[in-house]
Amino acid sequence: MSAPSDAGRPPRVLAVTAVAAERDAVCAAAECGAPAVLPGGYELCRADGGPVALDVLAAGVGPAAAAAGTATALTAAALAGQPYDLVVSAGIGGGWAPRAPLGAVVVAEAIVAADLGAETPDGFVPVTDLGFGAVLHRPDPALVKAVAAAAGAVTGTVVTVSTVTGSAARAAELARRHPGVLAEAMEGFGVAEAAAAHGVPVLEVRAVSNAVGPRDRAAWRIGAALTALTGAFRTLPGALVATAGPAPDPPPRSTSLMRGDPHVPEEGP
Ligand SMILES: O=C(O)c1cccc(C(=O)CC[C@H]2O[C@@H](n3cnc4c(=O)[nH]cnc43)[C@H](O)[C@@H]2O)c1
Repeated sequence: MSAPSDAGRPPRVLAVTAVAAERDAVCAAAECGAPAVLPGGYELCRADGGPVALDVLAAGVGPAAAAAGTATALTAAALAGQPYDLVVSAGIGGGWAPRAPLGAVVVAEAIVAADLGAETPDGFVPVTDLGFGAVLHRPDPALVKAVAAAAGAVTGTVVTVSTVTGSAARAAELARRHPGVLAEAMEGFGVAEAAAAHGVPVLEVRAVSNAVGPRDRAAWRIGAALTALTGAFRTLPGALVATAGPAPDPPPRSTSLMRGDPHVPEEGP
């Protein structure tokens, strides 16, 4: 994340969660005031008293709801002349043990749409191999490193799925297709697509509530994961302020490496 172009003001950060419990866990790290209501009825919790001005939105479960909510908040901010400097997809997620055990915090090096494509007799084909769309966003590595170091988090690929993995076979298949995958959730890619459309940098921060694999809801440790999420967001402002550099020229909208570029390398360490 570069320094805001109107120097002197705190960076504006939008955190997007799926559900209210995740939003409240993020807000617990800051001092959120009364929510603002955006077009569409989205409620935006605001904490603008610290070194970072943090807005938090619970946009709903899944990549489509996440993209719709994120795009609404980004558009409203731009129209108000107060654009965001960073968007963070935040929440709980499934983790691949042993690298991402219960309670661990994961910061995404790669945000990958793992089930956006076509099933063929030869297996799954990503939508980019069909000649359109995007399946990968890579957050700024320096920012990932700084935020992860501050939070005591591990870094690696986080996949976005529309169907929660519920079997060992599916978990193994995703790990085969995405070497180095650490976590699975349902919103990161939708948030990243909206952020990219607005030319705003993106991060994904997940606290592990359950192991990816055979469905066992009783084994989910949601409370511990939400506490870990709060802890990660307590350290976020310091990491962001330390990494903010001079504002670059705004990127042209059409130069995203991700959009339909067949030469985008596979994600992975
Ligand atoms: O029941 C509750 O109290 C509760 C509190 C906070 C969050 C939840 C959710 O169910 C959040 C759903 C959200 O979590 C992500 N998630 C978590 N584990 C996985 C997974 O193994 N695979 C995919 N997604 C996962 C996901 O992003 C959902 O939107 C409940």
